Amino acid sequence: MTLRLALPSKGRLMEKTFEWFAERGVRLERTGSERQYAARAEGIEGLQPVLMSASEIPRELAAGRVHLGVTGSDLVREQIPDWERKVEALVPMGFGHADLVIAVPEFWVDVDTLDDLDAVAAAFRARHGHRLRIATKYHRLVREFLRAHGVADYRLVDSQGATEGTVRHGTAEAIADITSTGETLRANHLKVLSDGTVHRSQATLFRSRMAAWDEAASAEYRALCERLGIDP
Ligand SMILES: Nc1ncnc2c1ncn2[C@@H]1O[C@H](COP(=O)(O)OP(=O)(O)OP(=O)(O)O)[C@@H](O)[C@H]1O
Ligand SMILES: O=P(O)(O)OC[C@H]1O[C@H](OP(=O)(O)OP(=O)(O)O)[C@H](O)[C@@H]1O
Repeated sequence: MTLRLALPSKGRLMEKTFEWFAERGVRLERTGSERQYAARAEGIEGLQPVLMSASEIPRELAAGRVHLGVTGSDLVREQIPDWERKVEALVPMGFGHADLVIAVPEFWVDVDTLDDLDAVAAAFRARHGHRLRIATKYHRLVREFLRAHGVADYRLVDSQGATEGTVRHGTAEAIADITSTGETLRANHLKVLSDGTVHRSQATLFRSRMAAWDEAASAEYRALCERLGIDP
């Protein structure tokens, strides 16, 4: 087994990933108990699936400890500085869709765009003596996005979950988080800025540029690409 393929270890992301490979003739199968996170692949010689948390897969790809990995494109961009030097996005897989967005309270009726947010942020600082707080776990992506759009007068506060609740709880004025159905935003009376989409994420098959691409791994990779219909 030389070609290591990291796969999400649970939930819909795992199920959809297994389906995606099965539709292309690569049958992935869990082995052992559900909690052993072991798997094997049928149909491709030398392919070793490795089950792990989707949020740990970018790190493994960047370190070259796996050759290939399936995870959200948001997580790779957030976690790997200058990600395209370390990994290559081979194919968007068509599931796991989620948008990373900037959202503000619905009752901010005059705030619909990033320019409006910038104006509010400046006024907020003048009035309160501290900067407007945006809660998120996507620090890198949000900082880059706001810098590119000229919004500067804010402070990020870290939120690793239940981010939409921070506004209600008074620990932030705005948030940046992923949304899929929009239900969580609505339930918390938040609205997305019209130009506030930072990234449209989906599950993607990535190739590590850092892994050991010896002859055996390269040959197995080419065989896998042929099976999956990907240009290697
Ligand atoms: N509605 C959603 N809620 C959360 N994540 C979603 C949603 N839709 C798509 N995703 C994507 O799923 C990925 C995160 O998956 P998941 O939460 O299973 O990973 P994880 O944080 O590693 O899980 P855990 O650490 O609990 O094992 C991200 O790329 C995210 O964009
Ligand atoms: O637009 P929606 O369909 O409502 O989905 C978006 C929500 O789903 C995710 O949370 P998750 O349940 O993964 O928990 P988290 O708060 O720990 O991130 C995300 O952080 C949003 O809160």
